[in-house]
Amino acid sequence: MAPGKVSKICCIGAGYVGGPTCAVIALKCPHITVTIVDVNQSRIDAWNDKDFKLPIYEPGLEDVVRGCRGRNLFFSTDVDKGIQEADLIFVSVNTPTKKSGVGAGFAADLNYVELATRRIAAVANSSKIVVEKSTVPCRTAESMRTILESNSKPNCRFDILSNPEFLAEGTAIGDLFKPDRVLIGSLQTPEGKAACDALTEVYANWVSKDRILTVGLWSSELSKLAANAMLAQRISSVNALSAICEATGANIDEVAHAVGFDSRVGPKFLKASVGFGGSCFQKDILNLVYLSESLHLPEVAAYWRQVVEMNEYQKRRFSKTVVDTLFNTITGKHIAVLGFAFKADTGDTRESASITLIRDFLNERANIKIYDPQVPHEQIWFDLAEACPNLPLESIKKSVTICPSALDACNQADALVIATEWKEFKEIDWEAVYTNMNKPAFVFDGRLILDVEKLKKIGFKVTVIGRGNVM
Ligand SMILES: NC(=O)c1ccc[n+]([C@@H]2O[C@H](COP(=O)([O-])OP(=O)(O)OC[C@H]3O[C@@H](n4cnc5c(N)ncnc54)[C@H](O)[C@@H]3O)[C@@H](O)[C@H]2O)c1
Ligand SMILES: O=c1ccn([C@@H]2O[C@H](COP(=O)(O)OP(=O)(O)O[C@H]3O[C@H](CO)[C@@H](O)[C@H](O)[C@H]3O)[C@@H](O)[C@H]2O)c(=O)[nH]1
Repeated sequence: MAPGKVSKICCIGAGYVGGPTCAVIALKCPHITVTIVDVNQSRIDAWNDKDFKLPIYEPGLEDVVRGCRGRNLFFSTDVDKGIQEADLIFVSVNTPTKKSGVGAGFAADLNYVELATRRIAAVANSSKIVVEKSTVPCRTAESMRTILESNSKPNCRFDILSNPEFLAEGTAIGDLFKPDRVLIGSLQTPEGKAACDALTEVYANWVSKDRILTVGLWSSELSKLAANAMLAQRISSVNALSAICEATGANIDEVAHAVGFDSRVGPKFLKASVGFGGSCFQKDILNLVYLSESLHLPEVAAYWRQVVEMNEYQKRRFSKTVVDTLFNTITGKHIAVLGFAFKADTGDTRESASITLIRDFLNERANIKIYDPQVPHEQIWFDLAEACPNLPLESIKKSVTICPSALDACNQADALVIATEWKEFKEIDWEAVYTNMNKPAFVFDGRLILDVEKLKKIGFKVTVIGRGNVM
């Protein structure tokens, strides 16, 4: 294959990254055939659903898929065929934190990356550019190259690139249409650079070249972990300050605004919250901690570990505030939890702070009513069963009700907790909520989205993260 002439792309992994990323490539590059493959039959069926009930909720995604599915975008479980036909392959499989064995609780589980790589080596019968899209520890590309070179057929040559993804869920399509940057790492050999040029030309169909950064392989891999660690660090910093605000009467929104006005700091990603969630931040920081420890850099490991510990503290602190405020007991009381997703505009619940809060409330033997506009009910039961191994699902179901609306969830509740910043929670009919709640009616804003003065006038007792004594 001549550099710059990618005509067939295969993406292994049809998840939150592989699906949207490669759908956008197909939309923006009608001359390239893109096939997204996965071993998960039901996921592929959903991507192919005739009514476009896609397996993930992401604003704008349906329009993208409608624009090119069946034209130059295909979804399939035939992984081998996808590999064989492609000249460029994205590996976009999951890399969760290891649950057992060496590095358990910290290191990334690279089993899926390795299996996908071995499959490429086993079935490829022509040369390929293999692109690491998954977030992986530094130097994973080297392991992939060793596997590929040790198992490939004589006429096959593999060039490995690192091309980490920076999209955020909920804004994925906008992020992909107009990325801050596209990062491509390659070996600095003529072949490595040619492969890098070929991938650059794919993105250059819609991304200006000054936003396509080309670096060495190891820098690219590390930059992904570094970017997430630094973003999460900002949230933990602001959350640590929120505790000081509560103790002093300062207001975290005002402090963050003042600090963020400094152009060296900038205003984004300084929103205090009940704690960051999502499949990436915690996993990638723990991965960085593990890497630091493996490199005998304990001080560096401890520094990054504290970002995650602060996040755990923030979640614990919030649960405790709820219990303390409800006269030190929530046993038998009804708590409405609004929001189960880890952030607004997604149905993803991975590491959602809401799960931790509900677990804590269940351990206090409260009754919980949950409302989320996107998360499927089966997902909620699955997450709660996993979070509460001490409680049989039947007993969880006795204490938890999943409600069809925010108003339903708040009916007869003693307290209401905002756990996800869904826009509709700002627009609730608060008078109606107040009328139907038990009194005193407590509101806990874990996302700093509510109009506190308005709620106080109605009669609510309001507690907001990072604001001392607002009741
Ligand atoms: N979710 C995000 O917002 C995000 C953003 C940037 C980077 N990432 C990274 O991207 C990677 C993928 O994340 P995700 O959220 O899309 O994961 P996901 O779990 O949603 O999707 C991964 C998919 O890969 C499939 N898969 C696993 N092994 C396979 C194999 N051998 N052959 C075929 N299919 C296989 C799984 O069935 C699954 O559908 C991770 O490394 C993650 O850290 C995620
Ligand atoms: O000021 C803020 C910003 C975010 N959050 C929370 O932080 C978490 C993560 O949010 P966000 O980063 O917007 O979503 P993700 O989809 O997890 O995206 C992150 O993780 C992805 C996976 O690696 C990266 O690609 C993205 O660049 C990176 O933003 C969520 O719980 C948010 O509610 C806050 O509490 N305060």
